[in-house]
Amino acid sequence: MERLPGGRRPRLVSSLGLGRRSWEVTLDEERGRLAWRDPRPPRRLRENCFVPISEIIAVEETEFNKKQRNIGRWQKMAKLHAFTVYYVKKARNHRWRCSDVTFWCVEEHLCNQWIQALKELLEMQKSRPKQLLVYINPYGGKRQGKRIYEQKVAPLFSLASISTDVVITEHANHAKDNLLEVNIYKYDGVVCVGGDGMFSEVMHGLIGRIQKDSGIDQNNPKASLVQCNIRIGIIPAGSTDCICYSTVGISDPVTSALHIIVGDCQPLDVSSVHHNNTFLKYSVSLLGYGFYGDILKDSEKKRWMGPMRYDYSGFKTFLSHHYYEGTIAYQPAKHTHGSPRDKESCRTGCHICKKSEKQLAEQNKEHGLKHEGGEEEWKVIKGKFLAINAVSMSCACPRSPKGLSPAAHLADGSADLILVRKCSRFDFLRYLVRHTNQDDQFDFPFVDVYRVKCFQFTSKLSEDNESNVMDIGKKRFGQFCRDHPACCCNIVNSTWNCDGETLDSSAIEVRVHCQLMKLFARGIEENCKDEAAHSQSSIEQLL
Ligand SMILES: Nc1ncnc2c1ncn2[C@@H]1O[C@H](COP(=O)(O)OP(=O)(O)OP(=O)(O)O)[C@@H](O)[C@H]1O
Ligand SMILES: CCCCCCCCCCCCC/C=C/[C@@H](O)[C@H](CO)NC(=O)CCCCC
Ligand SMILES: [Ca+2]
Repeated sequence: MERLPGGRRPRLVSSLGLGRRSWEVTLDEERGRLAWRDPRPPRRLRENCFVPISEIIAVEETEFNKKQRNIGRWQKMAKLHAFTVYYVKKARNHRWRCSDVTFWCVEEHLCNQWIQALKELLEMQKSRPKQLLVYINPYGGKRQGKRIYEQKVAPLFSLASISTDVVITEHANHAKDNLLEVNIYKYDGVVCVGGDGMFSEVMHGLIGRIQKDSGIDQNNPKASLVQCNIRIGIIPAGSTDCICYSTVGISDPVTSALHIIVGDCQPLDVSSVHHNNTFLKYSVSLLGYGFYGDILKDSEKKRWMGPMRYDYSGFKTFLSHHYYEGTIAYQPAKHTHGSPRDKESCRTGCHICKKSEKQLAEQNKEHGLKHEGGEEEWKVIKGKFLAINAVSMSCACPRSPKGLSPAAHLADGSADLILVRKCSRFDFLRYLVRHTNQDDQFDFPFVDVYRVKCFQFTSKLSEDNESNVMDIGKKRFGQFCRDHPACCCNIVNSTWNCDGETLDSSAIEVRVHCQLMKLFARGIEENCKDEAAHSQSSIEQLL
């Protein structure tokens, strides 16, 4: 067997046909890649083409005549044997596609040897799912969930030999309730086809189930929740698809399906929301009071408009320019070194998230399941706010490609608390516009941002109600500021937008649970076009 530079041994090196020519093909186990090069290439194409084994989707024996181009004299001399390698090809803007390359040779046993070696290596990729439970919301976004799954995703799962149990939901909470009953432990992951709301359902079902099975009371706001190791895959088919976009870099069903197939794993922070020792919801993206809560409340009545409802309600809410009085108390996230004003964003293999992962492992070792650090200092802020947003991740989405907090981390155990104080409509518009361009949206005197591990909010209205329950006048909802009838000060409460669902209470207590769950994703990759895909495409042009 031939040796590679440095004396390393490849698993297989053969001269195989690719197109009309003979190529040197190497299965380099040590570097974890399949590489092929033309032994006598033209000068401009000296580089190797390669595919990491971790990004090979499948290997199949190929019926040669059906697939191949005319390969000249070889075809006449002998029966040829061939195999096709399907692999991930990285295109621009984090988009992944399934590409393939077919190698051929005259000896049947050599062809079989290659197929077997590649299949063995794929078998060794232990993080890949074999059995998935899939929930499809047929009514999410533009109502394309079922079609997207059947046409774009199911064929890829079948190519990768993944077996699936598919449930098409018949009503809201179908997936969530189902997850509390089925044998979830026989699956390697749960896939949701839909938007953020559908993801939220599946997440609530899974986290709720794990807590139930572990005897943890979700109503206890201080409980240490048990991590959920069954990964969730998101096939985006919703209206905002913020969670998919923020964890993959694009909302594209094929890209997400490929991340599931290769068995990616991205831990995710989850915030628990309580009111008076009662569990309300979990959140992974946006918890928004004021602007985003009002948009959501208005847009729910316009579901028939599809994704456009958010533009309509967004414009209406912007014009109404309501602000709300309340008190926020928070504990700063001292365990993490990052800041919401950092220039660097959370990317694949993020060192800040890795550090939090280590801290979490140490904490679990030292304290078992007991929660720690309850009695740290609280900071209190009172004021009038147009928006109070707490985000556990950047909340990047097609509407806002860098998100509500561009430097927020997916898995650092913290959330960014953004307070937008009362300001003019013009200033608020300037703030919003900065969500769509490269300018810093926190660089305004009326915007404050803090990295926190927990916070509480009470609206002025509920404070007043609590302090003087006899004052019936103050209890009346829908009432505007009596001191300034023409101003936009609204003494009615806003609503909390929790990942696209409304909450019933305005007074809430929120705590971030570091890396409580995992996704089939790898975070957003640094924006360089993949070397392998690049060389492959230039070779395809030449063939
Ligand atoms: N069969 C169904 N009929 C009605 N509602 C459903 C059904 N299945 C799921 N749902 C509910 O529909 C809600 C919205 O779905 P989804 O999140 O998929 O789309 P969206 O709201 O358009 O997108 P986004 O959440 O990204 O803004 C979810 O909260 C889910 O509970
Ligand atoms: C003049 C141009 C100004 C444009 C400003 C655009 C700012 C867009 C920021 C979008 C942030 C989305 C945060 C994610 C929220 C999701 O959990 C939630 C459920 O899907 N979606 C919405 O609440 C839907 C929220 C829709 C907001 C429009
Ligand atoms: Ca976070």
